[in-house]
Amino acid sequence: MSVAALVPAAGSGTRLGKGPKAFVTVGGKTLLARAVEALRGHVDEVVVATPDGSDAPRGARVIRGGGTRQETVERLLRATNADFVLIHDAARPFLPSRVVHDVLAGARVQGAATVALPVADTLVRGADNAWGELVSRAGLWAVQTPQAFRRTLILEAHEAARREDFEATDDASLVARLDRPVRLVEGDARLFKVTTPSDLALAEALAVAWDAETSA
Ligand SMILES: Nc1ccn([C@@H]2O[C@H](COP(=O)(O)OP(=O)(O)OP(=O)(O)O)[C@@H](O)[C@H]2O)c(=O)n1
Ligand SMILES: C[C@](O)(CO)[C@H](O)COP(=O)(O)O
Repeated sequence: MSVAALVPAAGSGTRLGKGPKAFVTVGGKTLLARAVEALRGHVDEVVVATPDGSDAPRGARVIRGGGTRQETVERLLRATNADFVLIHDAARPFLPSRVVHDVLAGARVQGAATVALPVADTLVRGADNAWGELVSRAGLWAVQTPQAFRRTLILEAHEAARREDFEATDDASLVARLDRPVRLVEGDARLFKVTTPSDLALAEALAVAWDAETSA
């Protein structure tokens, strides 16, 4: 069974404010290069989508991304014929090998799987910096990437969403809305998404330990 890693890296990084986020560096490497490095040894091919379809990291094919993450992912899905795909945000640079293995295993069994972490914080729905209502965290998970799928299934889900003008912030929810099962696989706190300047500071700190551990 062939596997392709698909890396959406075409975002503009508005919330970070440093230009195209995939090319921001942490510990001397771009977020994109780190994500591709973590994937390369586990899959048959790596396809990356960047804003203008250039700047392919070593060992990856590159295409032009779309105006939304969902459009970018659908373009990536059409750029491979692999049996299974693993979709991973370039904005999540610290990807443990155990996670890649487990999410692919989940997809092989169930057809669709995503990493997620049980919510550990108290949750509140608020507005204008005012406490609104407490939201029970029981049974709630924070969804991360990678997400893995049988390619035909996730392509069917994206095509249905496009036909129905439905937009999601991830890919597994597009499968779930078709009433198809999605396996939740234990994620990792180090898989946080670099979104705001404080995330970048955290990533710079983690990169020191991460690079020491992975190069040992
Ligand atoms: N049109 C888009 C938008 C996002 N992404 C990718 O999807 C991932 C998650 O998106 P996000 O963290 O929101 O990145 P940005 O869209 O760049 O951030 P922002 O929303 O702050 O602009 C990132 O790896 C980003 O590069 C993409 O490939 N194509
Ligand atoms: C796909 C994702 O990383 C799962 O948590 C998240 O939904 C991406 O959201 P973003 O707003 O596009 O960063």
